[in-house]
Amino acid sequence: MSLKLNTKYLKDFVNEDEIAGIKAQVEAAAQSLHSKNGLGNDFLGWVELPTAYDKEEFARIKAAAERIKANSDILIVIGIGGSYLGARAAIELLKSPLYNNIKKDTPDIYYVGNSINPAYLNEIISLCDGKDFSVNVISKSGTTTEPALAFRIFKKMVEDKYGKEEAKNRIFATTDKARGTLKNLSDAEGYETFVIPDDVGGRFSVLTAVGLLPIAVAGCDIDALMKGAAKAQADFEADFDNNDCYKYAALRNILYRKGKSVEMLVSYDPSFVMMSEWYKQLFGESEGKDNKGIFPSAAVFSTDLHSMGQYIQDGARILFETVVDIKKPKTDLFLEPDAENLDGLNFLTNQNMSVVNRKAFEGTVLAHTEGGVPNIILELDDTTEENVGYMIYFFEKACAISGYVLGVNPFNQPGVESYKSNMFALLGKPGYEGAKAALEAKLG
Ligand SMILES: O=P(O)(O)OC[C@H]1O[C@](O)(CO)[C@@H](O)[C@@H]1O
Repeated sequence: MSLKLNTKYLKDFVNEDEIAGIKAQVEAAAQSLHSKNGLGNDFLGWVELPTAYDKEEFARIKAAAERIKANSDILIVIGIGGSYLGARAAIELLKSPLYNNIKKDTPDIYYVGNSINPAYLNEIISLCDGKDFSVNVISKSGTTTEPALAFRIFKKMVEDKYGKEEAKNRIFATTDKARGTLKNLSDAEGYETFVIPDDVGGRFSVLTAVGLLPIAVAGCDIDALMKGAAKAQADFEADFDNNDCYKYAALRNILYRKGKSVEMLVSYDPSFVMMSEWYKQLFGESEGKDNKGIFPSAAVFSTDLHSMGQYIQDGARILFETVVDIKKPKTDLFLEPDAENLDGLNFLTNQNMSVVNRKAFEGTVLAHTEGGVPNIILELDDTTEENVGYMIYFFEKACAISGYVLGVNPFNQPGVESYKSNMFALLGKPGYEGAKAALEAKLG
């Protein structure tokens, strides 16, 4: 089980002196993180989570997942940002991006409360017609508008179909242990609740009940996921020279200081798309502040080479790529030769399709680096639960260290409030009356 940093393709972009130069800053960041005296130090619960999680709650999560699997065709996961991306990312990477369509003995899973689009919600509502379903509503604050609105609708659907009493067996709330509207409502209604610890922020919460309950419902082995994360927790305490996580954080900052302000997380596997969405929130919300921060973006190759490839190869030189090189696909496909060879593709045959995908990777990394795009490679053996847990922890810790080296508080998100207060004022939420007229005047 491992994730290894390969710096072979960085030679033309980063030299040894630069790494030696930033090393002390990374070590200071790690020291702050571990001695809990840095910015945002009341949000460090995720650091020891893989070994210090609540075992009693973990058992309840597994038991709840079994009940949902037994009595539901569909699980509705209600949450936004860190309250749904991690679960969806893990499920799609561990199972399939087509999870709902593949043959399986676990419930379909639909994600709502991650937008305010009525058509999307209507479609999910109609997919529940005639099906047995349960709901997992997830919100740390318990007050976020998008999931709260969706929950109002699905709570009523469960109650209308099953009655108030049975609703207690079908609605699961993951939220703060004591505070917030969702916690109060859940206690009043008698729902089973799971806790997002005070010191774990949303984007660092995938290894709490936030991610674990939906992941377990999808039939993934959450013990193995935590085992992988625990191994990463131990491995990435090593000193800088033996720590790929710290080196990755260092390299990102070196490249950023040289004008590479956009990181593109690349994979060659469509099941990685939602993991990239999770990565975008993790790094974007952690580092993008005080007018600073690497802009996190993502692509799946070779797919996006046919849309974004031109820009990457030849556009503004602001990019670096971080390629998650998954060595072993879940399954392979042997390409048979064809006697007539009318399509001229016999040169690709007599081998597994993964070999063709690897040549695409090799050709691309050479082309892009020659085009002036630094490539960091993260080698992951496969997408088993252990390796995915390991990778999740790798990115979480790299993000925290990278943010400290950048000189920001990686654990707050003050900038997210601006759109919310404008929206609330425009909608006439009590308490926001003052701003409404001024905003409407600006809109014209
Ligand atoms: O779990 P909550 O409190 O509903 O928040 C959901 C998401 O919204 C944010 O708070 C931003 O508004 C994210 O940080 C968070 O992951």
